[in-house]
Amino acid sequence: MVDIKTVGVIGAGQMGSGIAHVCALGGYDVRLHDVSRERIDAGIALIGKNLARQVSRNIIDQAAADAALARISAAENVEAIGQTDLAIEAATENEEVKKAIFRSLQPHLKPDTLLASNTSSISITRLASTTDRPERFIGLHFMNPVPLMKLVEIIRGIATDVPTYETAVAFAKSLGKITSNAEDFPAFIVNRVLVPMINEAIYTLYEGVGTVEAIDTAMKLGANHPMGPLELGDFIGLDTVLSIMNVLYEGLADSKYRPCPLLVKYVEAGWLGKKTGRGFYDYRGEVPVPTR
Ligand SMILES: CC(=O)CC(=O)SCCNC(=O)CCNC(=O)[C@H](O)C(C)(C)COP(=O)(O)OP(=O)(O)OC[C@H]1O[C@@H](n2cnc3c(N)ncnc32)[C@H](O)[C@@H]1OP(=O)(O)O
Ligand SMILES: NC(=O)C1=CN([C@@H]2O[C@H](COP(=O)(O)OP(=O)(O)OC[C@H]3O[C@@H](n4cnc5c(N)ncnc54)[C@H](OP(=O)(O)O)[C@@H]3O)[C@@H](O)[C@H]2O)C=CC1
Repeated sequence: MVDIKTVGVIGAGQMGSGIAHVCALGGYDVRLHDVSRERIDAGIALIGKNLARQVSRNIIDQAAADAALARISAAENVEAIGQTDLAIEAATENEEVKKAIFRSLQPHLKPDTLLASNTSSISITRLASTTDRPERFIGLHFMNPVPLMKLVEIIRGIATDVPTYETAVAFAKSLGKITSNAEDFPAFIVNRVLVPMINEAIYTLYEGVGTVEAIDTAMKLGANHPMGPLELGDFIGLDTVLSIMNVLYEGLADSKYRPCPLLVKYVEAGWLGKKTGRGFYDYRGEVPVPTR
């Protein structure tokens, strides 16, 4: 096992911010990196907002929220991430972006730093092969929203060694999470099952079987889902949903994973969901309004 005291998070979007949030609450010193200082500051502001939500719900007290925020520092350069004990990549779901991040990190890594990716679907084995330490590389797949979702999916690459696996499981448990193991195949378990369902809901809209509201209402009341599949797609990010479908389609070579043309159209329009203000719903007003 490796002793983790400092955690680096690369990507300060909804997931990177959430991971930094729970690591800081778990007592770890966190260094948060993104492409610009304004992105990092936006991520830290989001963490502050979500900590305040938890204080208002008496999930944590103000002192814990303040202490957690104080443990998070902005790492404008990737060098600071290299000096951490565990570096978690949570950037855009694009294999070339992720590989470029690990290549940029390489020269600054301590000899025993562990590397992890929060990727939704991309091969851990392939990402690990771009580093000098595939045996100390693992998939740590948090779920959205990170402060609330109990699961962390653990994905071992073909070379991941036992100490790295055991350290990753212990680390996730130290954050109050429950782990499940998935083999390193496209989209692992959660997204292999969940995202094709979201894609199918988009096909249902595309083919005119139901409206946006009918589809989400049907699944919330008919299957007891907390969010309808279209609302969930907006919550995840339609760019991420499309990336995952493409990983499944190309990785498993089965036409049943072809992305719905309507999903492609929304992503091409930049209508990515909540994070851009508009997806299958328009979030810019008082209440979300269907965009189709
Ligand atoms: C894509 C991948 O790679 C893998 C994935 O993550 S797949 C996606 C997995 N996630 C899901 O399926 C989420 C499904 N949705 C849900 O479980 C719920 O709708 C939810 C937990 C997101 C919100 O639960 P809810 O009770 O309906 O919402 P709500 O009452 O607004 O929130 C309850 C509390 O949770 C917290 N919360 C809600 N949304 C949050 C968020 N996005 N971030 C942080 N905290 C949040 C807040 O404390 C909130 O209290 P307030 O809003 O009053 O401050
Ligand atoms: N969304 C979800 O529900 C879940 C997503 N994931 C995975 O987590 C990862 C992040 O997803 P999510 O947070 O939703 O994505 P977001 O788009 O919200 O955030 C991604 C962040 O990474 C930044 N980024 C892009 N390139 C770099 C780089 N080279 N160095 C540093 N930062 C960079 C982006 O900046 P910019 O916008 O300027 O490009 C953006 O701020 C993805 O791999 C995704 O599949 C896992 C579980 C759930």
